[in-house]
Amino acid sequence: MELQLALDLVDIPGAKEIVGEVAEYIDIVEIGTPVVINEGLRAVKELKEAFPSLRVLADLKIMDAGGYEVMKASEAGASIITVLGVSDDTTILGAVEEAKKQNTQVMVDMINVKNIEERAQEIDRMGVDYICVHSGYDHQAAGISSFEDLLVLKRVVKQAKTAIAGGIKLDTLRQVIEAGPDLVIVGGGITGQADKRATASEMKQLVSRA
Ligand SMILES: O=C([C@H](O)CO)[C@H](O)[C@H](O)COP(=O)(O)O
Repeated sequence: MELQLALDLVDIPGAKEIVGEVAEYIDIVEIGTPVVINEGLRAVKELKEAFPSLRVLADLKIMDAGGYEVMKASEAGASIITVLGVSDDTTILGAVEEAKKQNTQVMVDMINVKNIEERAQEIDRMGVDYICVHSGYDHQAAGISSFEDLLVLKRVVKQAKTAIAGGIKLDTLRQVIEAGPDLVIVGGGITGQADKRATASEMKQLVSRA
């Protein structure tokens, strides 16, 4: 099991500062959607240059033009690019095709997918690398968690790796780990802590044992 740090509410210098503190405890650094909106794919490029041994995920949440957007993020240095599970099959298939050419990977974000079981099976057959259940900020504010959706993914997904994101903190991490995702994505659960390094270290120990 691996740990991904999601950076959402920072600029590029702020992102570098946080990754500098926790780099040894994370496997993947995510350039979150708000960062891409504010800073563009330059944020992906600069983080990859600053931390070449880390995989960088570009959280583009692609909804259309999958091939083109995967190409641009891959050229910027992303190893993994997100596409939305609610998008058209052609968008996901285009993203997968381009990622193969670029030697990068596609993560499908199931945020707001209503029929998780059926859609996860369809997407799993499209050759994506990761399928991620996600309780986004708006769902978190409404008290909605994606834990039950993870159990569904674990039951029906046969090819792709499984991931979970959204509001995971140290006190909920053990329950998440027990469900057995391949990847755990944590943003505020690390970036919002006074001691980010200690929190990331403790989280890394827990996911590494699983
Ligand atoms: O993808 C995310 C969200 O939609 C904002 O872009 C976050 O990176 C994801 O939810 C993880 O962050 P936390 O919820 O703070 O753990």
